[in-house]
Amino acid sequence: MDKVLIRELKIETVIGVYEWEKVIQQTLLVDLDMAWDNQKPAASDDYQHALCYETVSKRIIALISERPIELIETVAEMIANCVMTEFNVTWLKVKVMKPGAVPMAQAVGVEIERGQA
Ligand SMILES: Nc1nc2c(c(=O)[nH]1)N=C([C@H](O)[C@@H](O)CO)CN2
Repeated sequence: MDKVLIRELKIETVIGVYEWEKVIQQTLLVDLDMAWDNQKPAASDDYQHALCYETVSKRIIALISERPIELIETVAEMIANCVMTEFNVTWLKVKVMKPGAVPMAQAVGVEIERGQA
């Protein structure tokens, strides 16, 4: 299966369940694997046929920064819904990491897969 990938997309946003987290910005790192037929854009060398990782990245940052969110599970689900409906992606894997949330761990996070390949 062909994919378009985004790695360690950095999002600064209000995220967390505790009161002290609702008044600060924290960093999330997002990895995204999106099923996409890359043969068509490659054969034509035509951007119109490509899934633009830059457009997707900017949309995700705008979406997740627009309001406070408590759970990183919610972030993952919002990204999946947005990318599948707005960019016609039929399968994706989303990983959301929250570095620094648990001092003893480098990062903690969640991963979801949605759709059919
Ligand atoms: N499964 C989850 N567990 C926890 C989350 C979360 O979003 N998903 N969030 C927190 C707190 O916000 C934490 O990050 C503060 O350090 C705790 N557990």
